[in-house]
Amino acid sequence: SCCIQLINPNTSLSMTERILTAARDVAAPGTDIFAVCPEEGAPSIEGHFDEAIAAIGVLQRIKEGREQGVDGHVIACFGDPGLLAARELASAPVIGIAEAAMHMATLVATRFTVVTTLPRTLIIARHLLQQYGFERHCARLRAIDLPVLSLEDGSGLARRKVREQCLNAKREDGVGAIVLGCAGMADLALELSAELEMPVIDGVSAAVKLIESLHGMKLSTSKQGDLDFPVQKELSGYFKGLN
Ligand SMILES: NC(=O)NC1=NC(=O)NC1=O
Repeated sequence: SCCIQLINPNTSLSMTERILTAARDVAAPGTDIFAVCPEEGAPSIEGHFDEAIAAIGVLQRIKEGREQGVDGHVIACFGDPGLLAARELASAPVIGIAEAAMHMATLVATRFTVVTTLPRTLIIARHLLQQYGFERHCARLRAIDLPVLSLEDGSGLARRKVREQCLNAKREDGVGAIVLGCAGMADLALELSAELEMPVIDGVSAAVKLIESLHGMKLSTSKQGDLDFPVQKELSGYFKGLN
């Protein structure tokens, strides 16, 4: 069996619940998944400032998960905030939903488009493409120009905008796959894949399956080199809990 800690780096409980549901829908029978989010922080993550804030909450949850002995951690925000810091702290594998979705897209298509939320977050996806080495594979970055929490407001507007951008991508971008660039879009992947008749990939599902694969291969985060546990030092004040 495999126990996965799903971390929603923002503090919106409704998003945490929806992300957990999407994860459980694809989990293998022997996989247990539970979801957490930071006690304090940003209700949504929409830029460099939000990401810096969110990373601290991610690290606190990673430490707790390690102490609980989880078999893997998912950082369920498209910016993969705190990913490498989390890998230093963790023993088990840590997978971000952006890297997971991008990897899966390269396995089923030669080019993909990313559809994310606010235009100002496009640079964050671009930085990740560079960091992960996927720039050549990504033909286009698109945004629905709505805030992250518009995916939570029940109006259906965000869903319609995601569908619109996916249709544009299919028609214009010459891509074989689409990556959904927000954890809050996780529940849209299956219906859009069916309607568009092409892979529309959600990072939450992709990350869960990658953790299961790593677990099955008995692979954990390497402690050889730069992802070794952090250098021991006295952390003060607010960060005491991270010692
Ligand atoms: N590009 C994004 O929308 N990233 C995200 N912000 C959040 O709060 N959750 C995400 O997945």
